[in-house]
Amino acid sequence: MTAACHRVARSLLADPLTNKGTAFTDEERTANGLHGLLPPHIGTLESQIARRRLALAGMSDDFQRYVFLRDLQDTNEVLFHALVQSDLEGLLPIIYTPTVGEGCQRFSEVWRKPRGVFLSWPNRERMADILADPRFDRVKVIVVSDGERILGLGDQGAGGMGIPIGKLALYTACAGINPAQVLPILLDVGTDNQERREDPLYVGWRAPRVRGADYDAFLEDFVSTIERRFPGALLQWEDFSGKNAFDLLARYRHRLLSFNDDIQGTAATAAGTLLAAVRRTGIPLAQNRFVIFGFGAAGSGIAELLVRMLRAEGDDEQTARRRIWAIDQQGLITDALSDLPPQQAPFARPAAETANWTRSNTGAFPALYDTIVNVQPTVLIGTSGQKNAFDAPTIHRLAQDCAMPVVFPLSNPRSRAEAEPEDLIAWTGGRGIIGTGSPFAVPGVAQVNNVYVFPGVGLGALASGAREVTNAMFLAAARGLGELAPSDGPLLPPVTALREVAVRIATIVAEQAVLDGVATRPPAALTAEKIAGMMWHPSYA
Ligand SMILES: O=C([O-])CC(=O)C(=O)O
Ligand SMILES: [Mg+2]
Repeated sequence: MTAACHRVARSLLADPLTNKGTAFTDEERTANGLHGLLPPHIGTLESQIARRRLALAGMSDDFQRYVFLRDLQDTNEVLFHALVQSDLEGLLPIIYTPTVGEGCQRFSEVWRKPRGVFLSWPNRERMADILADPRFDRVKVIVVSDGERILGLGDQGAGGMGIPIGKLALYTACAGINPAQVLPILLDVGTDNQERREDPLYVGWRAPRVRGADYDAFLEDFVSTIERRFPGALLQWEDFSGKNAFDLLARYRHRLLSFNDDIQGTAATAAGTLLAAVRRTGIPLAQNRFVIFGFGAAGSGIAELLVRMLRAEGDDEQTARRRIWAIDQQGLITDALSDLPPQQAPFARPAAETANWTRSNTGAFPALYDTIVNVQPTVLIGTSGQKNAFDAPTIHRLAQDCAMPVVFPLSNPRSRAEAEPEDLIAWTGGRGIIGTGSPFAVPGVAQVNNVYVFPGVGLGALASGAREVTNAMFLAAARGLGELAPSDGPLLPPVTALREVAVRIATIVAEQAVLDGVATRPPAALTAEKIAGMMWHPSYA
């Protein structure tokens, strides 16, 4: 064997996209000089899965399993995805919410191998060079974060990379996007998390966050580089802080095929699940009163999509908005508040409305409990990141005035959930219709997480060759999801059905792209069969 042959052998094993480990066949070992680098037994994908499952079963906690699975992903991607596929329900909570949250918090502690790219402020002149790597020639889906609002865990700096990696693992697991075509990106513009910055192990750039005009210029450079390097690729903005999330979406949604998962993906998931919930309660959508607690990216995204749905049911704009009570840090959002951000202002209630309210708190603006007492909502959604904000008195009061209250504590991970589902069931006397953002193994409770929407939206946008992702495409996704709801039990199909969910959503989204005039492929190419046929499956064939 020549030195070059030895190098090829090494690189085949070192590249997680080509490595098959013990499953390299005898012929492949001979042709590529792999004999001896591997033990002599020739394994199969099935035997490899069995070995890894045994190792997972022997571990005592999910964080260990997370680290193990991340290492497997960086070693052999076919095996990683075959293993995930073999137990989506068991492994999703490890590679994704909630364990991925700890994966971001402890990212530096467990950092081992590079995956994706870090575009940092000190390297800003090198952005195009970094992305020019021919390894990225096939990239079709990018998930990017700047790590500032990781789930409900706040600023994690470079550790936020765990989220793009996790979301893209789900693009493959649920939407069948080839792992060779995905690229996680972390924009490292510093971190305002002092604990991270002072951690001697921290792998990110140790500086306060770059903000203002410098941040905007950096993002503009990033977007222009992406436009040139990956024309037609889909970009998902993920876990940016509220204001940046809205600004970036507005600035770039018509320039790049892109969407914001926390605003639009979460909205479509929550709104779709609400459609299923109101079928159960028998109260038509436009006769509900919605309280949304926590009015950042997710909360206001849900509210906007709800308004679209209510308008489709005949409400005028004003009437639709008045069915929603938005609560943020200061309390109920009313027009007595000055300088409301643009996503909140349209939901400000007239301050006069609360003048005669029964109040137990003395703050300037009614808090959640008083809003429940006076509004008597039928739907309560939590997107606040505030653990236990839905406490017993609040939920008892909600259930006192409503036969079947719909309660969605959506904040992630579990350590940030507004309530535990068991408690909600008890406090509503079993009458509540419950959905959570993180998975809980509680019978009857749906996981209302954007994983039900973003893989399908992405697949549909790519399949149709869409030029942009329109609001109508998300509305269609929400309706499609609502129609997939089982007639009893949890409000959403089980996690084990996520691949079928993604195909269905993708088909609906692609149809809507055609209707909106943004598709570049003909409708005949966009049937469910054709879209399912595009999906990658983990196998060594
Ligand atoms: O990642 C998740 O589980 C849902 C999500 O986008 C978030 O909470 O930011
Ligand atoms: Mg997110």
